[in-house]
Amino acid sequence: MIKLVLTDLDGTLTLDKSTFKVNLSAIEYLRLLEDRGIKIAIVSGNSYPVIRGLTTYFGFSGGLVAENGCVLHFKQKITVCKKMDRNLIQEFKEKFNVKDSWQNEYRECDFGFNPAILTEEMKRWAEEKNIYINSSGYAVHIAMKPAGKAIGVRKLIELYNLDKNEVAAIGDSLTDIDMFNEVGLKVAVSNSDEKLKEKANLILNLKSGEGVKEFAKMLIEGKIWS
Ligand SMILES: O=C(O)COP(=O)(O)O
Ligand SMILES: [Mg+2]
Repeated sequence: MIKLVLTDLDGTLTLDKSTFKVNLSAIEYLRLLEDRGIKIAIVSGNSYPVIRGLTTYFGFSGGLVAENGCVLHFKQKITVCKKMDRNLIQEFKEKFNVKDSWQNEYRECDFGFNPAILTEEMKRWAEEKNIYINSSGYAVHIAMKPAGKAIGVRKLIELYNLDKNEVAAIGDSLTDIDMFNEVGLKVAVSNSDEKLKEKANLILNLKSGEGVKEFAKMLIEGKIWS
C-alpha cells in the first residue's frame, strides 16, 4: 500500500518541460491523495525556501527534499551533505562560462547553473574533483559528493519508518534516477528522459502535470498496488 508519494517539481508538476508554470489541476489531484491519507512530498533540485514555500501553499504534508537530496524537512530542516566549496563554484563558472541560477543565493550544498547543458568536459572536471554533477533539464547542478536525490529520500523514508514498497516516486529527468533507486514504485511522466524511463516500472501516457493527474487517478481508483 502506497503511503507516501514523492514528486519532482520541474518538468513533473509543471505544464511541460522547460516551463515553470505549475499544472494547477495536478496539485488538486495530489490534494485528493492527501485527503485519502497518502502523504505528498516534493523532492527537487530547487532550493529549500522555494520548496518549503510551495509545500506550504500547495497543502502537502509529507515533508520535503530540496537541493537534489542535500536538504530536507521532516519536523525541522536537516542538511545531509557537505557545504559547497565556494572556490569550486567560481572555478566551474569561469571554466564553463555558465551563469548562477537566481536561487544560488539561498543554497547551501547543491548549486544550479545555466544553460542546463551537461558536457563531457564538465563530467570529467567533476570526476577529478569528486563532485556530484547532473542536469535536470532546467539547470546543471554541482554538489560535494556524496549528493543526489537518493541521500535525502533515504533519510526521509527512514524518518517515516516506511518500507520502500510503501513509497512511490514520480519524476521526469536524469536527477530522478537516484530517487527511483530508493522506492518501490518508480513512475516516469511520458516526456521523461529516456534513461529515467529505463528505470521506471510505470511509464505514464501523459506528460508532466497531466501525467501526475493520470497517476493520482490510478491510485484513487485502486488500479495500483494497494
Ligand atoms: O532545480 C532544478 O534544476 C530542477 O528541479 P527538479 O528536481 O524539481 O526537476
Ligand atoms: Mg524535474
